Amino acid sequence: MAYTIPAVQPSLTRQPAWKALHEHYRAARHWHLRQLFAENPKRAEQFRAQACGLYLDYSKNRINDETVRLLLQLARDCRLDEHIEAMFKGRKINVTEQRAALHIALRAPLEESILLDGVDIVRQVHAELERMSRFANAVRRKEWLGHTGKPVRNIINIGIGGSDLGPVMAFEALRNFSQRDLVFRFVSNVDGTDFAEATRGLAADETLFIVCSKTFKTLETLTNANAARQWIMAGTGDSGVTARHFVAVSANVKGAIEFGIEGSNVFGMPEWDGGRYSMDSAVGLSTMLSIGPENFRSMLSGFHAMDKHFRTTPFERNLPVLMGLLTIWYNNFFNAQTVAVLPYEQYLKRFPAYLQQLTMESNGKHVTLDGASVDYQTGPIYWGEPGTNGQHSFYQLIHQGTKLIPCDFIGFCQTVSSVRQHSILIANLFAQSRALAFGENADDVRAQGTAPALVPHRVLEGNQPSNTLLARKLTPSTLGSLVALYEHSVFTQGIIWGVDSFDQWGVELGKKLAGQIIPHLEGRDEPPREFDGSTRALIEIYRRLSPRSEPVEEDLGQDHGNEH
Ligand SMILES: O=P(O)(O)OC[C@H]1O[C@](O)(CO)[C@@H](O)[C@@H]1O
Repeated sequence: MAYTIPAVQPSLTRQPAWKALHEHYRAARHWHLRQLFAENPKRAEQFRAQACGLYLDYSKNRINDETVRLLLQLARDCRLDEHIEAMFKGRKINVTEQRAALHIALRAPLEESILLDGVDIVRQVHAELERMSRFANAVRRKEWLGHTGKPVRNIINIGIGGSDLGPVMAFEALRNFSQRDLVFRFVSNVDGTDFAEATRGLAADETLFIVCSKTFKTLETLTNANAARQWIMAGTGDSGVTARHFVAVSANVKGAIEFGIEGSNVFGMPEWDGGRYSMDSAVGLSTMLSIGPENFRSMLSGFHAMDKHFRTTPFERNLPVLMGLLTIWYNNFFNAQTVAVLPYEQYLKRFPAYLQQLTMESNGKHVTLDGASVDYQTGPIYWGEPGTNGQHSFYQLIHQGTKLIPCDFIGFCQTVSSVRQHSILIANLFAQSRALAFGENADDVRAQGTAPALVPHRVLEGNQPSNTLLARKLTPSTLGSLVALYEHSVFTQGIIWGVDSFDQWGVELGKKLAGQIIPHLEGRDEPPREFDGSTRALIEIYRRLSPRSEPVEEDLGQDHGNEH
């Protein structure tokens, strides 16, 4: 059944709540967090919410009751509730590809049923989870043997985008739950050095590749999978060994089999799940191999708990809705261009990179669902680094630069590490959100005996907004809830902007053009006239300096250094 978009009339910027927010912003832009806290001692209790073991403190935002009221009104006017139901019911909300976006089914418990075209997909999901578990247990118990009879010890996931970032992020985040006698590596870039470094020092007959690609057509992944096949064959001296050393994760089972992977070694990925929403599908096979089926299921239960919260909790207490609306507030009214994600947890070091695809591939859109150009800003730039590392790098710009940068701080009350210095880490988190909010004015600086000429340099204006997310401990279940929180925050934002958060047409042109250029880098024909002058010149220089060509005298004058 074709999906009818719940009509939002009039368009976004002409809606009463939007206009009221504009009006409200004219006053709000002059507020200072110092003043907001001074005026309302109950602020911290008022602007907080809690769900699925995550505590959200959003009191250090440039908001008051009225801001929240208007933002919630905007969400209602945009019929967010109907859109949420449409997603959960499997309606084809990815309108440009006529697909459902049913990642929530990947973590639904077996007793629930979600029908898609008359088929209960929850059963299918659990059947695939069972297959994954059997395979993961065999590898983890050393029962899965390579072709020389040795157990597999090294697991290399080959994939890119959603087929890489989720697996890497989850592996890093849950390292402490990892089976330590297995080695995990990840290859994504088509740059051959990525493959070379991932395989360095590993024995081919103890290595298993997971070729992870929803489409099984992605150039980078297929190129690396071919390199893997050659590497395995060269390392084992046998051409018939792929069966023991390759498995695939794909929605294109035929493509994986044609590549040479046995059908029984292909784990299915549903068409209705987008790459950036897939770390909890078979794409998470490397995660399951690392942390084991039980922990993987616990991660799924964390996702599911947040799904339920998102679907059933009134918007005023709904974490993803609140976080999504706050992003709209800064992005569209304060004209903030970015959001910094700052995990005070080393194991979350790849979380900002993971979020970049989730948020920016989803909401980096310039037209609404019906194809009309937007007349407002859509998805902000997400970026970040873990904890105190960022403090000694880019925080200076957030403290004293000229840009408004809303921050999401993420911290845990208990460490998973055996090294006991956690309170120092968390004190830094609390200190930073405090310094960013309240700063230090000229009087404070002078009172510290600062020389007058230095006073302006030492003033921190403060008023940089932030959310703080606190949880007890980084466990598989907490990770699931945290990821689902951001997924649904992205959804909320996409609904307000009226964009399709589940397609990604923008990445196609680059792929097509790369396909046109490759033969010209490898061949000797003149680059075609249709190519622009800059590209033609770059191709010529590349050919001149690449190892395929004759040595040339002048070579851009670089120092070759010592290569090992
Ligand atoms: O899993 P696949 O099909 O190889 O695609 C990888 C990635 O490529 C993209 O389609 C973007 O090109 C992402 O959305 C996706 O996660």
